[in-house]
Amino acid sequence: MASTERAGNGTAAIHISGLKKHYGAVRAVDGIDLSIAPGEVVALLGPNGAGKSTAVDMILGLTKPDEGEVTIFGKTPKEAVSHGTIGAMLQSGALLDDATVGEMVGMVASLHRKPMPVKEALRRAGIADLVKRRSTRLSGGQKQRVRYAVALVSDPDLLILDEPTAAMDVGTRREFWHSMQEFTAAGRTVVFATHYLEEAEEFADRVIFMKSGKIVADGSVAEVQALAAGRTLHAKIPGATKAEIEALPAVADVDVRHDKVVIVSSSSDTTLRALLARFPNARDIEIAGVSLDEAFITLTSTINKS
Ligand SMILES: Nc1ncnc2c1ncn2[C@@H]1O[C@H](COP(=O)(O)OP(=O)(O)OP(=O)(O)O)[C@@H](O)[C@H]1O
Repeated sequence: MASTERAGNGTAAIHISGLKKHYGAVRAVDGIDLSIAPGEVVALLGPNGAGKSTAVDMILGLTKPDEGEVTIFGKTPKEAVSHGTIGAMLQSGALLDDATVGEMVGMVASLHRKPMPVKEALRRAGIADLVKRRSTRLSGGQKQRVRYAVALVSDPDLLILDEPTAAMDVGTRREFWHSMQEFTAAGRTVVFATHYLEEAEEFADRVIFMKSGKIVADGSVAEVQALAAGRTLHAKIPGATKAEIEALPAVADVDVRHDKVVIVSSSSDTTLRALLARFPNARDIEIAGVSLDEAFITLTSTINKS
């Protein structure tokens, strides 16, 4: 059944307004506004320390915001967790040493009113054959899949995954995403933090880039690529100084190494025209179409400057 039917039409799966969490001088999350519709598959991207895990912890009600509010299908995070509306797979999720995989997933299922059958959760997580294995004897990737089964077993409308494939090998990673597609095909909502941009490119409807506690880009993969496209100009300009390049219009950031210049521009056409007028000796000019990888670098370096 689609999540819109399961959790009510018209209500955002996640609604966040004015969210802040500071640790002393560190602005881990520094004013986030966001709405995620039921059925969206959203990748949360950003460099180390961008604030992704802190945001995820507040969405799950594990960390109390300094300011702002999070609602999950109109409920508080704590209500959503206790109703089984939200399932989470965290990097730090502890497993019980003495319990078998089947016992652990069964225990979590027993806490919920309408769980998915344990067998079904194990099958979806690709660990049906590990049902009797104790957690001390699981590999890192297998532990991740147990955490995934635990997240699934409440049959949630919304799954939150913090770097879900971090310990998985290539084959396991593929199986994991296959299972995730089975989950999202039913119209459920998924938010996953990742450092693998190709996963975002392949599986997300929408990508959200965080940097220094703020959202710096939010849109479809194509929109984010378009946003960054043409913003990076590479050229060889003998004798040009950084200050001269910075004075050109629409320039957000400049890197000069010998005669090689890399310019981050908010309007590459404008910058290029001015650059050619000012430096007729510029050569090897390139404005490449960007991959999500390059968009990531461009977007985060743009913010470095501001
Ligand atoms: N409990 C805490 N106490 C103090 N500082 C914290 C705490 N939790 C997070 N931080 C700081 O807040 C910032 C954001 O951290 P966070 O873990 O949310 O980033 P992240 O985007 O998830 O990073 P990564 O990709 O490395 O997992 C970092 O500078 C981090 O050191």
